[in-house]
Amino acid sequence: MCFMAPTYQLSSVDGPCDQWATAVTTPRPAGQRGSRSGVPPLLPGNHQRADRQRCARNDSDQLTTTSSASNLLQPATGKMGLKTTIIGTVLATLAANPATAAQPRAARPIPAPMRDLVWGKLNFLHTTDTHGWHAGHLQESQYSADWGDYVSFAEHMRQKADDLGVDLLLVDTGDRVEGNGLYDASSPKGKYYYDIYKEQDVDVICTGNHELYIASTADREYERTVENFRGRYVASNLDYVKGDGERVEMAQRYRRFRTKNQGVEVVAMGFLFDFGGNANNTVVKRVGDVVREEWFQRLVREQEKPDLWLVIGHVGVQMEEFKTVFGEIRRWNGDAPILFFGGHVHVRDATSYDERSFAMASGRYFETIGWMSVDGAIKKAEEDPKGERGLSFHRRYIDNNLLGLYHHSGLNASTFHTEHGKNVTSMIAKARKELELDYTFGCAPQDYWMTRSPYPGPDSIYTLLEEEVIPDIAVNPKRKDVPRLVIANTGAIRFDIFKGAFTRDSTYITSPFLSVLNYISDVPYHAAKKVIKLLNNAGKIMADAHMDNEFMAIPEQLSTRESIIYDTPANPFSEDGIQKPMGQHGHEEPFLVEGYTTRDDIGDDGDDALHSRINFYVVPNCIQSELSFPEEGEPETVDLVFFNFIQPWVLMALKFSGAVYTDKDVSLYVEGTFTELFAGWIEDNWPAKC
Ligand SMILES: O=c1ccn([C@@H]2O[C@H](COP(=O)(O)O)[C@@H](O)[C@H]2O)c(=O)[nH]1
Repeated sequence: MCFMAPTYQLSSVDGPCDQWATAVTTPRPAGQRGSRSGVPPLLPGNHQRADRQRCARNDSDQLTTTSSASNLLQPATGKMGLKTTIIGTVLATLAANPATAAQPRAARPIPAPMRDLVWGKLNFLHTTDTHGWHAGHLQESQYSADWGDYVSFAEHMRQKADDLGVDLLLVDTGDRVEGNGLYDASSPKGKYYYDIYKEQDVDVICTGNHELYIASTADREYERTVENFRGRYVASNLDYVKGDGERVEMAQRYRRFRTKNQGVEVVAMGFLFDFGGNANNTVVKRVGDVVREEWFQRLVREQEKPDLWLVIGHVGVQMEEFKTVFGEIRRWNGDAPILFFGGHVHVRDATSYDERSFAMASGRYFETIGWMSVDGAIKKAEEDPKGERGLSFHRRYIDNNLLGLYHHSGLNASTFHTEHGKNVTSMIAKARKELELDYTFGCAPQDYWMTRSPYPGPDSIYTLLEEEVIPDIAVNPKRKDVPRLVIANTGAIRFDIFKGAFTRDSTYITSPFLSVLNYISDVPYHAAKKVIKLLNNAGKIMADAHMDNEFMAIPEQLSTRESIIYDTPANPFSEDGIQKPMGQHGHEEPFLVEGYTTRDDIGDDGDDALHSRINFYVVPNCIQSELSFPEEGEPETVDLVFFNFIQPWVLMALKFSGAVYTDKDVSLYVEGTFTELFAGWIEDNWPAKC
């Protein structure tokens, strides 16, 4: 085994970090307080700061690690062997210097036993569904590196590829926006994001559905990101409608290029799944139709074949859209390697459609940087050492934290951070400061989870909403005594709430959308009460009416349909005799941070860092609060209140219940977006004392 047992002291992990949190309280000017019925100050104002419990601060010395394995982390001096297949389990550890980049208030990474990257002739780094988290996860140590750190990492990995004479390509598969204050808190949205994002040298990039929900977002995608990555942005099934009505390709349909070091000829395409919720300034073509279009057929049948097909897409790797594209390319391209990079489903996943294809998806929220490598007979007519056309593929899900990035680049805190990377980190810090993303609305008294604890239950964010938040915010003063059913889709909530400071950033992290509460008045109760059941349990009936209920829930449930509950969320090191690399008996077992323990079609060795397991409890598509109901008996009629995002489903469910309504019957129930109302609720109910 290629590791040595470290001894380490993890004083930051369990103890509350309140003890070193600095609370700087600045009085807020009059008029900036939110109220239950009013709209709180989501735009920057004065702020309070406090660190979250359990977060480790960079400038403290709470986590010290001494390691006899530190020799493994010396800067890389030699070249990496191309044929390395051993997955070395080593322990990434803190170098002598504390982390020098990442965001100033980001949690410090905690050492974890690591699996190495396997390099091949062609290597890829992949991001997807970053949703504005380019500052990294300030409260979660294992995902706390930022976009600037990724810039440094990519620069080193490209250098390594050059040294080895192999190639490295960067890909991004969309949903870069919506979901974090860095994107959502500015006016206009993305004021800082576009310039930060473009600092990464991405080779192939495409669009996600979140770039298209709102017309102005799609405009900015076309004007900024497509422009910033012109020649590298591919939009195989997407058109853009300009202000004057002219319909054009969002970007080129495909990209044909040769790799820098080996001259591998690549044809790259970029797809979006069959999405129907886009604003009317874009046109998403169904993938099944596009593969029959003349340009696609000409490309896949062309005499002059590329060496390799690279299909990126905002598409889950198990979704039909990718299988359709694969089938059509393979039909005309006998044994060409076909690689897929997907997203949308927010999970780590990998599969292969045949022995010369490979597909991976790299999670969500910039928690993961995906790594894929291909080795063997990539070029046309090339043969492997056995005289065959063999290919091998590897995938790795890199936890996005500095220790991992140091480890995989073979560098350390002193040698890792490039000037360019540090500048990007500074750009992010400046933007966060200008947006006052650390302004504290209140202090969460406990953690509230989306899927880590059961719904209903005391730790469920959905129970919090159903029982406490919605009853307070879903109030129309003129109709407050009218019985009402309030329905929220669970997909409207995007992230957990952690105990401690709930900041301006947290408001967008939890709920980035511009969702408002709409209603239909005086709906017969016998029909209204059936709606929640149809939304949650009648997937088939609704799907037959072309309303896919799954799209109201969180995207993770597109692939994880059953709860995954471990007897005891376990530390794999204490489980079996095989995985005890630290336990040269007599040594301490390592502390494992909770995190991804991925099992995909390839196996269960994809994650780079070993974690202890986390439960996943499936949640319903929608939750419902019953408010102002009579003490006894049932009301004749109710106001049916719902998030505007689910209006089409609600109208369809009402129709199935025998009550036909149209968009014309729907009005706004309460002023303000849900995000604003929720932030106001927090100000009123969770005093900012942390
Ligand atoms: O206004 C909105 C937009 C989206 N949602 C929810 O998000 C998912 C889609 O998320 P992805 O990140 O694209 O996978 C959608 O299915 C809804 O559940 C929303 O609630 N409101």
